[in-house]
Amino acid sequence: MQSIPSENVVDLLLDAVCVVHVDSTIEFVSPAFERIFGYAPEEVIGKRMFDLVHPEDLAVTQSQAQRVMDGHLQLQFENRYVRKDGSIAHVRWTARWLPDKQRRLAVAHDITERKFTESMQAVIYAISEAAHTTHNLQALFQHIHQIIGRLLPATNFAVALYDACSDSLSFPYHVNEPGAAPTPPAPVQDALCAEVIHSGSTLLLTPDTPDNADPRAAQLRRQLPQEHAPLYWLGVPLQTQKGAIGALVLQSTTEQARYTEKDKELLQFVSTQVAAAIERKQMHERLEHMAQYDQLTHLPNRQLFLDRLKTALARARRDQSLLSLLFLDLDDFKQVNDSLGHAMGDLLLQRVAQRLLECVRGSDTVARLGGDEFVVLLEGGHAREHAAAAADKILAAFGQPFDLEGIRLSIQPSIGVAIYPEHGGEEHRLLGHADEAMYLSKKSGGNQVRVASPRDGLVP
Ligand SMILES: Nc1nc2c(ncn2[C@@H]2O[C@H](COP(=O)(O)OP(=O)(O)OP(=O)(O)O)[C@@H](O)[C@H]2O)c(=O)[nH]1
Repeated sequence: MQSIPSENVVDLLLDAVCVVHVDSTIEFVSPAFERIFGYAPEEVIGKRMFDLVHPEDLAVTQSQAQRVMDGHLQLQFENRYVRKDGSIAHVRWTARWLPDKQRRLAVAHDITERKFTESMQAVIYAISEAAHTTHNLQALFQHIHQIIGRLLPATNFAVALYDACSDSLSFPYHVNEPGAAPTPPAPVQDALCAEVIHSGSTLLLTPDTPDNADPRAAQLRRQLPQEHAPLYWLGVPLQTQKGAIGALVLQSTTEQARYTEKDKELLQFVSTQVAAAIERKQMHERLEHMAQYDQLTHLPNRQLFLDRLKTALARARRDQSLLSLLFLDLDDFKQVNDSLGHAMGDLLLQRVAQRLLECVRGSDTVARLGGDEFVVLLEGGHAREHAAAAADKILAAFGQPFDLEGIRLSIQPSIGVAIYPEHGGEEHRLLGHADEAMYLSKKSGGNQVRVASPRDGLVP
């Protein structure tokens, strides 16, 4: 068989063959070098190979080159290079020393794609893990910001969420680089986000986006002061099965942090996982809320109230302070349902909740135990006087009729009061005494307050 000239074989290889002098000068590279490093062979012959190495990998590369020159066969070494276009190439090297020629013979295998896939898998995994480990949506947004910051410049980063029920947009997470030039004014930002969410397509605006190519670019530029004209704005929709639930927004006013088509693709890829994580966390928060709050009035429910009462009792015990409990039941509420219908009854319960909240301080707890039963927890102070004042205020407030969509309706409460430590030191016992006192109020004609009798109490 006729022998084939070796250069023909070398020319066909996807891997690049390199011959490097002991001082790192490149003496020969095969044609594949250009595909991997971006430089044609004639552009690098005579240059130093080390000058192409990513600065962070230079020291380790130099020590590996020394090992090869010490006679070790190198089969596994991986490092990074800065391509001619500024992008990063990941390379795995096989190299040996040619002692008689005093040259390093090395073969470069391009592993950039593999590295990219690995880093994307790590990002996807990190996002999905964050969805499980973070305690709330805010913490999840922070994690997502950090993770995306490892892929792209993300010093100006925002999460926009769209609420389809109210057709409204909010920015629950928004971080701006300290001292950064102002980002687009709120109306422009809103309009751009709304565009991304409603169209379901990514929008990348750069200083090179011609105004006539995208009217949104023109709009953005018109609204910005001249010195901030070279603005990069990248918005990616957060797509779920039920449509776009929001958008991720990155922006930059500097050329150092500019966004390209590749960044756009990267963010698009990650955004599906981000959307799933946010959706999962939203669902979790909704379920948690449903388990703790009354769906009609949005007040804490019995379970959450008992938890709060338990904590408040522990605090009162520790601080040797007092607390009081008001148990409130509406008088003849059933008649409202019977005469005006259940929906009006619901509306009245909502208005009652609102009025109770208006009667107490922000630090007090108002809860709905169920039906037409409410409780108010007042902490500290002179419990007896405090409770009496709050109860009087509530009775006075209920002296005004409620407006139910044009129908004016009067309803009064019966109120029972129990005080810690006078009437018990345990939550169910205290609640029981307040309930009994309320029952006595009701039996005496309603629309009044009764404090539990001192003999009901136990030494806490
Ligand atoms: N509209 C509405 N009604 C409810 C809800 N939960 C319970 N109810 C009704 O509230 C009423 C409460 O009954 P009671 O407290 O025993 O009756 P009342 O008419 O207030 O009588 P007194 O408490 O003796 O003054 C019942 O008719 C329940 O059906 C609710 O979520 N919405």
